[in-house]
Amino acid sequence: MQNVINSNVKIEETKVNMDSLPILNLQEAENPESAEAFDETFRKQAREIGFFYLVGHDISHEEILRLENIAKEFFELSVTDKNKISMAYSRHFRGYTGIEEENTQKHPDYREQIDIGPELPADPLVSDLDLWRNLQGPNQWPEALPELKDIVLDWGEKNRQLAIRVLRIFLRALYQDDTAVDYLIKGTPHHLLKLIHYPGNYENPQGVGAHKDAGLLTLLLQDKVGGLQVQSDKGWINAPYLENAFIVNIGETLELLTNGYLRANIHRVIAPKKGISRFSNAYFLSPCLSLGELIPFKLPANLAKLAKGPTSDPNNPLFQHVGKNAIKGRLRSHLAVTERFYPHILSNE
Ligand SMILES: O=C(O)CCC(=O)C(=O)O
Ligand SMILES: [Fe+2]
Repeated sequence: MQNVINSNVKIEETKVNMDSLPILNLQEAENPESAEAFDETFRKQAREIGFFYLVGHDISHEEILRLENIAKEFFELSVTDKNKISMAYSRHFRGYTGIEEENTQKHPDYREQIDIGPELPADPLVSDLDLWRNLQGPNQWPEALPELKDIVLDWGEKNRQLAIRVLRIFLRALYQDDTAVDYLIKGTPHHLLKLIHYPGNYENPQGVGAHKDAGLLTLLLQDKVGGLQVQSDKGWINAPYLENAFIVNIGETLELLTNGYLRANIHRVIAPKKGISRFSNAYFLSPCLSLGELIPFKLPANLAKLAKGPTSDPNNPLFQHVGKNAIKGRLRSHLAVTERFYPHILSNE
């Protein structure tokens, strides 16, 4: 779910700036009395940084703990148990990816993760011309931790509702009505939930390399360890833990739909020091795969003149086609799946 940016960034050489991310309060956003002022501030911050803390949501601390605890239990399973649901067995790009098995900036990420999407049967209409249909399909669940399935599917659904609520606000601030949101999400849902563990490491400080998220928007929940950094004009900003706050960031698809008015920003994670583990989970909201080619929104003239155009990596340009774009990122990041199920794609490159 990510696109690689600027393959030359070296973690130790970059400046770290101590400024912090702006805070979005959902209660303020949804209160008609404060909505206009909220939208005005949002428009500015969305173009400057595109990353926020999100507070005032209705996901309880207990629900967060339940998810975090089961995620930890999953990562504590034996390597053999985790590898039984290796993503390498799934043409749908679902399941477990071990440490250093995924690359960002052509460099291995020092993290392990499980990828989960909507629990749906494989799309029978798949063909060589529309391989992206394979992104729909069943998840892989660990036999050794049967409780994981219900907790994670419930968490995914709650995150989806919250992400759609946030999307409505973002688009309202751009003078779009609710039909703009409905256009993106009506139909079979498409999203990805990643439970992530960053084990401590000195030799490879790249938890995940610098990248932009590819979807509409991402909701992220992290523990207290820290390590997430966001790029700004002044250098890297640390995005430490804030109690009960999600982090929300704009993805490249939303940048494309708004002709760059909304900014999809570059971020990365520095792996913790040896002996410390960091846990996070990320929910990536994407448009329905069946949407076909994206039609950019019409912005009012005063906003349109501030839109800078999308800034995606020229070596890895975004497709207008939702499905083709979504599978392109997966084929690049998860080579074990590509080699096993899509070898002709490798030989065509
Ligand atoms: O773990 C984190 O804090 C961020 C993860 C991330 O950026 C990603 O998986 O796209
Ligand atoms: Fe990301």
